[in-house]
Amino acid sequence: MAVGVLALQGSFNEHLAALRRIGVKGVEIRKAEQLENVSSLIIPGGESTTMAKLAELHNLFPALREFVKMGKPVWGTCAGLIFLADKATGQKTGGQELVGGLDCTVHRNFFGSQIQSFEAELPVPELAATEGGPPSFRAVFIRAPAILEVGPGVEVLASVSVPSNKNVDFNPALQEGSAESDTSKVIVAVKQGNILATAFHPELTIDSRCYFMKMSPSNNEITAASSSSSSSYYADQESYLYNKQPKTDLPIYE
Ligand SMILES: NC(=O)CC[C@H](N)C(=O)O
Repeated sequence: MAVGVLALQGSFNEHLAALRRIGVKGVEIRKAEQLENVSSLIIPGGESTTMAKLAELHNLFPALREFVKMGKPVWGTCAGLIFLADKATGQKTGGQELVGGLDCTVHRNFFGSQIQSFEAELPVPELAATEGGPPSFRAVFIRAPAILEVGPGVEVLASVSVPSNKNVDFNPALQEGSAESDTSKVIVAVKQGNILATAFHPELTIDSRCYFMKMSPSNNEITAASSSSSSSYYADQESYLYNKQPKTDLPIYE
């Protein structure tokens, strides 16, 4: 089955193009019933408040939550990470609806405004171990969120170093580290069962390894709970957004 890409706002076209590059069929998702035709889902980056308003307008939240609970692989990038988080801070007045399912707290605009967007060479050991290629990943952060806290079932895949005196007002974790060094680590990629979430935008670089990341529903509390129910989709097996190895003759970087 095809990979669904939530196509309400943001970088859904870029994800569809990235899927085409690796020979995977992507399908735009704008209505709840379209989720029935896909086996996995990407929630793209963009502007999470706007995206949430559109999702509300199209009554998509119940179907998105059900999709996550069924244990089907879901990958949130940037605003998509915010959507999947159980808790978000730095929201606009009145907050915004979240899909949830990922046991973490995110800060919506952790790294600052649009002009503080940046790129970083990010070590992601699991990518190199499972997919080969370089040990680091060229990560594009655009008015990016960061993960402030994770629950016990969440696996941290990547962190980025930031100056200790940056953002101390809203990230207590950074204050703790500042006495020992000038930089602290902030979490920017995690995995919890069937959920993968990255604060950066892998659809904007040619390195396609994130699209093949293995997810393990058996580690997920939600999936463990649902594995005894009839709605369980991937009960005890490994799952992938798309289970196909990248072609080795393709260059990893442009
Ligand atoms: N590139 C992005 O997806 C940015 C997300 C943005 N910080 C938000 O609140 O939605």
